[in-house]
Amino acid sequence: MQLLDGKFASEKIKTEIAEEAAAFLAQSGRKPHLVAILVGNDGGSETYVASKMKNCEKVGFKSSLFRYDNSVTETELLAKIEEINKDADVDGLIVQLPLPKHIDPEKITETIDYRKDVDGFHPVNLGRMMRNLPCFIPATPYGILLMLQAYNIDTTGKHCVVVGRSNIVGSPMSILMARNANPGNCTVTLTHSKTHNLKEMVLQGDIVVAAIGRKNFVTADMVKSGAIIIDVGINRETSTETKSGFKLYGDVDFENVVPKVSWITPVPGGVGLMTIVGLLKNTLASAKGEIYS
Ligand SMILES: NC(=O)C1=CN([C@@H]2O[C@H](COP(=O)(O)OP(=O)(O)OC[C@H]3O[C@@H](n4cnc5c(N)ncnc54)[C@H](OP(=O)(O)O)[C@@H]3O)[C@@H](O)[C@H]2O)C=CC1
Ligand SMILES: Nc1nc(=O)c2c([nH]1)NC[C@@H]1CN(c3ccc(C(=O)N[C@@H](CCC(=O)O)C(=O)O)cc3)C=[N+]21
Repeated sequence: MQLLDGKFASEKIKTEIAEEAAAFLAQSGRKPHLVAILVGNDGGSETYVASKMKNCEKVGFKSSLFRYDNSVTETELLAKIEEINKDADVDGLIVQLPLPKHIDPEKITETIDYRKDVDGFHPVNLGRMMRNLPCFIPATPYGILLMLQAYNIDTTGKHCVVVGRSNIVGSPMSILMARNANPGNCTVTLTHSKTHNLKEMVLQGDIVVAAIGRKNFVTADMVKSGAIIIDVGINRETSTETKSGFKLYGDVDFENVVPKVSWITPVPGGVGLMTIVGLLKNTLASAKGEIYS
C-alpha cells in the first residue's frame, strides 16, 4: 500500500501557485483576491473557511471574509453577492455550504457571477465542464484530479466507482473521470442510496471514490485487491483524545482496507487539503483571465 499524501501533494502545488501569484503581482500590481461568505457558526465550516483564508495568505493572495449570523435574510445575502460580483478587485467568490434552511442554495449559486465562481457550482461552469470547455472545476473533484496527477497515476481504461451523487462531489467527479482526458478516460459507475447490490458494484472498482458522509462506510470486504481508494468523507466526532476536542474520520474503514489496496488517501491529510489547492488554482486562473477573459 502507498499513501496518497495530501500534505506532500498540496505543498508542492502551493509552491507553484505562490510563484505564479508573485509573477502576477509583479505584472499587474495586484494580488489574486478570494472572497468567502460564511453564514452561522458550524464548527466544520469555521475550520474550512479559516484554512482557506490562511492558505490564501501563504501563497500571496488577498482574502476577505464576510460573516453573517443565521438570521441573515436571503435578500441581504443576494445583495452582498451582487456587490462582490461588481467589484473589479475580486477574482473569486465562495459561499460556504451548508446554508440555513430559509436560504435557497440554488438561488445563491446562480446569483454568483459564473466568472468568479471558483467553487465551480454555477450551472454555466457545470455545463462547460460537461462539454470539456474551459471552466472552473468544483474544488474537491479538481483536488482529486491534482492528487492523481501528483502521483502519476494513469487512470485510462480503469473502472471508477463513485459512491455518492452530490452536486459538489460525486456527480462532478463521475463526469470528470469519464472525460476524454487524463486523469479521466475511465469507465464510470455512479452509485447512491438507491443503488442495488452496492457492495458488488464497489468490488468492481479499480478506483473507488467514497463521498457518502458516513464513518467506515466502505469496508474491506467491499474493495477489490489492488484498488485505488479516494476517501472524500469528513466525519467529525467529539473526542477527549485530541486538543481540539474532536476527531476526523473518513468514509472508508482505513485500518482494515489498507492491507488490500494499492493507493489510498488518509483522513485527515488527504482530499481535504487538495480541495483547498483546487480552490486556489481556480482563483489564480480567474485572476489571470485564463478561463474567461
Ligand atoms: N474533503 C473535502 O474536501 C470534502 C469533504 N466532504 C465530505 O464528503 C462527504 C460527502 O459529502 P457530500 O457529497 O457533500 O454529501 P451529501 O450528503 O450531499 O451526499 C451524500 C451522498 O451519499 C449517498 N448515500 C448516503 N447514504 C448512502 C448509502 N447508504 N448507500 C449509498 N449511498 C449513500 C447519498 O445518496 P442519495 O443521493 O440517494 O441521498 C448522496 O448522494 C461528507 O462527509 C462531507 O463532509 C464534502 C465536500 C468536500
Ligand atoms: N461552498 C463550499 N465550498 C466547499 O469547498 C465546501 C463547502 N462549501 N462546504 C463544506 C465542504 C467541505 N470542504 C472541506 C475543505 C477543506 C477540508 C480540509 O482542509 N480538511 C483537512 C483537515 C481539516 C480539519 O482539521 O478539520 C484534512 O482533511 O486534512 C475539508 C473539507 C469544503 N467544502
